[in-house]
Amino acid sequence: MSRAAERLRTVIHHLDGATATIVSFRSVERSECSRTYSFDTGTLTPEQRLFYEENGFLLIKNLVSETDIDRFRYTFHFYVMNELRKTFIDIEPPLIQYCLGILKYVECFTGPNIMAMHTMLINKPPDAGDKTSRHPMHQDLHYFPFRPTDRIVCAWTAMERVTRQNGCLVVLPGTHKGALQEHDYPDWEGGVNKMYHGVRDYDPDHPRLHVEMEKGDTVFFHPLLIHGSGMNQTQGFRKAISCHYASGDCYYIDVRGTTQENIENEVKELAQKKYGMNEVAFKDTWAFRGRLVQGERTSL
Ligand SMILES: O=C(O)CCC(=O)C(=O)O
Ligand SMILES: [Fe+2]
Repeated sequence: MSRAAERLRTVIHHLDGATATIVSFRSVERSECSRTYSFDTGTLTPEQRLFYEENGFLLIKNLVSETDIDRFRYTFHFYVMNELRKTFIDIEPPLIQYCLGILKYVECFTGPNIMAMHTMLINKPPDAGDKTSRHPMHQDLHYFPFRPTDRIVCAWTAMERVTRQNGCLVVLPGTHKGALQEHDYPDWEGGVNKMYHGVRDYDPDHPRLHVEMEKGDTVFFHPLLIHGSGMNQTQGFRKAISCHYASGDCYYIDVRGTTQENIENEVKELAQKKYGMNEVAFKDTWAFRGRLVQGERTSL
């Protein structure tokens, strides 16, 4: 074990024994209390925690089995078919088994009360040449009217090999330590998908990492981490499953008058157009979707 990791282990041990809130490792060295991004639950090694604290993401190789991924793919296919035919509507989202399977890791970021707020199967299409398969660089927190930020985490699992060629995730390590930035539609020539807002200004010289992954590998990342994904230059659909989790102890905030107001308006408009729901509050669109997956739903 490296010296840094050894020191970190001692620090974590000391802190977990002494206080309920863990103190940031860097701050510990400066002996002041501030932010931490993870908990010691015995699942992550000190090195893994240190990596997340410093970089805002953590890759766990081979976390979801091949059999499970194939099952999710199959279930999802049937769910879509049934939805289309309207013969059968399942009350549970078909990907709930995915959300439930990785909680041991999620808990390291959210704490013991866990809500699955948003689950997606992301089916990135082959690019037709207009580069619209790109996902602009963004912070997921832009979409969330709940806090605290550090008790929210995204899990993103590759359902097949994901490379630069088919549009893997691109992250700017360490940007989780910054603030939520203003987001809007990028002015790309070929256009951009609905709701795909991007960060207006980020440092173009910030180091970028292309996160290439094998089937079943899972990356956990902080909602302030600036990330996006490249063009899919292959003929197949690039598939990934993701879930955004938040602590059940998180609370809703009013985003009026903040940079998140533009997404709030867009979501409300969509709810009105698609479901005829008038005056639905932004937070209700989340409260309705969120599902308790562990512990207690105390406030979210
Ligand atoms: O899968 C991707 O290409 C990026 C997904 C993403 O960042 C998101 O849905 O927030
Ligand atoms: Fe994202």
